[in-house]
Amino acid sequence: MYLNYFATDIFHRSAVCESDACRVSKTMIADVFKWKFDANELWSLLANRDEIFPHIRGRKFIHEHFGLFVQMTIAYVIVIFSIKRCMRDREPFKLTNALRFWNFFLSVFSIYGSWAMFPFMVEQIRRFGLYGCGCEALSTLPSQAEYWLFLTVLSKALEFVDTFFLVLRKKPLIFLHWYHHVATFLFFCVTYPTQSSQIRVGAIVNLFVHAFMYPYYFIRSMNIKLPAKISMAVTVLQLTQFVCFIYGCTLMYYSLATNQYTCDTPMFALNSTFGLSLSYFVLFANFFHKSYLQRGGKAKYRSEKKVN
Ligand SMILES: CC(C)(COP(=O)(O)OP(=O)(O)OC[C@H]1O[C@@H](n2cnc3c(N)ncnc32)[C@H](O)[C@@H]1OP(=O)(O)O)[C@@H](O)C(=O)NCCC(=O)NCCSC(=O)CC(=O)O
Repeated sequence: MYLNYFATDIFHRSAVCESDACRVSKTMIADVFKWKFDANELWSLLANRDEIFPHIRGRKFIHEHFGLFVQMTIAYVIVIFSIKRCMRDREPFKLTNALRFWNFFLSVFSIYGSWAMFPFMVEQIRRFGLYGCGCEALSTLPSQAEYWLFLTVLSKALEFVDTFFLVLRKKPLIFLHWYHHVATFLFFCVTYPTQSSQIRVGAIVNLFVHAFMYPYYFIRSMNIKLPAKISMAVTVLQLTQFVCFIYGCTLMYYSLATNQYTCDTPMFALNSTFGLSLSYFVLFANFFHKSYLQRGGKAKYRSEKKVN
């Protein structure tokens, strides 16, 4: 089993804690009070002028900036709720073109990223099978895919901008939205440095789902009415992704219970993938029920049904 330096480091930075969870928590808390941002390293990684993407450096960057990422997340939550409060007695901003540009940018990013990753995913599935691909693909991904993986992790911070549009335009800010943004970003910051196959597959699948979701939002921000079936299809795609993650984790728990666990995924990453996917599944299933089923579905989807 391959567990790289960063995962090992996470576990061994404390001499007092007995359990993995305790060690991880201690490390997290200590890093939050430090200020560290190596802009040169980030720029050098993003520009990636080398033929081979130095993915170990990428993982080291994410690992060593964990404190900064937590600070960013705390700031995000404080700022969005402060803006929401400030906007109570004000007119909403329109931000029409900015929102269109933003959704267009994320659509291109997700579609191009999925396109770039697709051949590597197919190759990995062909070589290792579905289970092996998400569990014990010991070879590293080709350089281009590793680069996209790094960008995907960073893009989870960029997605915070979605919420600024929501609160400035005085659109409803549902728990699912900001919880998902916070949890996904922190999850990838903690698990990406471990270089586990499962996390890799998760990031690629999520990028693929976003290749549908952001074009959907882009079309909506162009004021184009879409049939309710399209919204429903995007939600079903999101739900399917969570079902796949839960199923994958269940298989891994089974192999663990039967002493056949050969996965390169550390336990804390497996447990967080399972817990997070389960929580997303419950929240999205509830969203699906309330938006499309309960009392004939929400008015916005019902009226679109009539239009189309
Ligand atoms: C069909 C969905 C994709 C979207 O459902 P919604 O109810 O948000 O859809 P909607 O058509 O009513 O759009 C809501 C309003 O927000 C505007 N809007 C535009 N761009 C947006 C953006 N990037 N993020 C959030 N909202 C945005 C829309 O134009 C619309 O404004 P107006 O009212 O003016 O028309 C759904 O499956 C879903 O994800 N719902 C959860 C809400 C959410 O925040 N999802 C994104 C993060 S979750 C995620 O990313 C999951 C994953 O990782 O797979």
